[in-house]
Amino acid sequence: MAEKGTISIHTENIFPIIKKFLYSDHEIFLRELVSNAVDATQKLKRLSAIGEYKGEVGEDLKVKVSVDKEARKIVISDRGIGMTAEEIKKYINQIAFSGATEFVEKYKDKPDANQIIGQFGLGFYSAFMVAETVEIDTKSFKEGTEAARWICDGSTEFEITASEKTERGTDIILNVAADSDEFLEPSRLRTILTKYCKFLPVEVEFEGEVINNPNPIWTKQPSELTDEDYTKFYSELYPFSEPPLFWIHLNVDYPFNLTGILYFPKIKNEFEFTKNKIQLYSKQVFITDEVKDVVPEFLMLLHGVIDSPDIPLNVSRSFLQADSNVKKINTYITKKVADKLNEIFKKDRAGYEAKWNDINVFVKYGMLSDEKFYDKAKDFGLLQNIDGKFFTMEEYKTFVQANQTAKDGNQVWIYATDEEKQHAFIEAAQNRSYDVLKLDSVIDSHFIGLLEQKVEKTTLKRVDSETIDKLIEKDETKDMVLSEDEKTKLKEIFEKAIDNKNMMVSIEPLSPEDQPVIITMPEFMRRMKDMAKTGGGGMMFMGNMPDSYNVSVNGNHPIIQRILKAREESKEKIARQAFDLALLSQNLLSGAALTAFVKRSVELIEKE
Ligand SMILES: Nc1ncnc2c1ncn2[C@@H]1O[C@H](COP(=O)(O)OP(=O)(O)OP(=O)(O)O)[C@@H](O)[C@H]1O
Repeated sequence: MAEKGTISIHTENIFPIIKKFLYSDHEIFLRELVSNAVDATQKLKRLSAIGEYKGEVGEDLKVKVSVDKEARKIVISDRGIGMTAEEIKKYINQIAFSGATEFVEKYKDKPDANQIIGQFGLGFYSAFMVAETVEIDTKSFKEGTEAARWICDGSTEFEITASEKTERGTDIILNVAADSDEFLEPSRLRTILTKYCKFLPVEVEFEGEVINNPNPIWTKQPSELTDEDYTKFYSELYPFSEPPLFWIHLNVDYPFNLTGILYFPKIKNEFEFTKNKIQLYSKQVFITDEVKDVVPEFLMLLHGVIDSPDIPLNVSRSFLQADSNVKKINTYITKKVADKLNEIFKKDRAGYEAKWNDINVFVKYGMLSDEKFYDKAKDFGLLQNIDGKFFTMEEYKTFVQANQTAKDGNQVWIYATDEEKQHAFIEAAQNRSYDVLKLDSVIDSHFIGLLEQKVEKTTLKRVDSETIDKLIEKDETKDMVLSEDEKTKLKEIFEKAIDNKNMMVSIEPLSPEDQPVIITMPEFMRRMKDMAKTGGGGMMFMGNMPDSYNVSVNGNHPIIQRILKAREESKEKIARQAFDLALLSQNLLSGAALTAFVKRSVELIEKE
């Protein structure tokens, strides 16, 4: 007895609309159909466990996917609860199709429809994205019910007939449409299956092979797992990657449901940073690896999986950000990550320090971008000096208190960004027993600003931003052997020799052991220029300003007396030579100036 009918929906033409909307994401049909099959299988297992289903469950509960290229068919079969004809009418004709209608009604006028689509599980209806006609051949687990066959071409017309099917379960048969040939390729189907179904909770078989791991470790209790289980799972997620540094097993059921494992990666190169991403699952079905709004931005540097049925997947981005569950998840994950780092730091400081190189970007990024994370991380965020010693911020304050407090009572923390280039300055600082921090990564330029903001009465200065006496101004007066007249004269000589308006000459009472000329770029100026380079802080105009330097001439250096006493025509020459040497020591001498310097040097040697 065949029955024909009309599906009760208002929009006659939802099919073309959905097909158009879902264009880029056609492949999700397989995820939807396989997860329906898995759901039906799990329901059967549950009914059997609680005694509502008394029949044989059978050994083989696998979901099977097969493709017949010649016949242009894809079949998804399960041994789950199946459906009666009445249930097909209820669940497929009414529910599945009305869901699709609602979707179209809601989103057809929205400009960001394409974005929404990717996150929207269209369920059974998505089969029509790739199939001309879809058949359901199904037999319910309920005793005494008849098998039924439903066929539909995606329009609102359908047909139900009796079926010959004798075994419990459902076959979904897709007659693949002419424009969807790609899905008849087994390799394409396999790729889709491994992407979305890799951790589905029921075995899924394709070409005689089970393609999934139905019991991924995030569904287990941490107490059941060894370190090896975690590292093995990591390489299952990201084959050929370096083993992770450590991990956090997430497990909450109130006020939202979430499980997962977050790994701190050991990154070999930038490429891996962006290639391996956190994967988002909902009940073991892969949803996306675009987790942007679900985890705080700084945590996107981590790897792993998050599984939560409570993350709304069928809503737009802006809604997701405002969603209270998502906010709670964000807060929870941030807290867990901070607690874990703190725990490792407390338990095994040496081990933590050894990993600092790999995790410092992550921790600093977190401190910069998340106030709550900062509050926790201030106790385990580390500073490293150029001797390789580590300090917490609090420890460092104590460490430099005696020697690096300026006369205004503020501490000066001195840092180097390039040990090679700033070598002469570092040496000068160390001669004063000043400590020099190593802050040389890209994120450090931002981190320095944060430290100044957060650590009270402290400024940070790059080791080459002032002459050593001015770096930390103390209450000491330095004597100068020169008279006022001599100073004026000397300044003139140097200004003429240098002949550059962006070099600010001053005569300073440095120690006779210091260099005769020292070139520095003031901290403020350099930071502004750095900021302009990275395009931040509205400082673009600074980028166009010429570099301007302070030239400190050491009035107490023996060579100064030589300049003052030299014949008129030699004065400028010696001054220029001393200035060039200072440029040279900072790698600032090049081109014509370098050629002139070499020539002059040769002449000077010849004279000796
Ligand atoms: N293989 C199957 N075996 C038994 N029932 C099924 C099967 N596939 C679908 N159904 C029934 O049809 C209903 C509609 O399926 P559909 O995929 O459209 O929506 P859903 O699974 O409820 O939700 P979602 O939109 O998250 O996929 C299901 O709830 C289920 O009752």
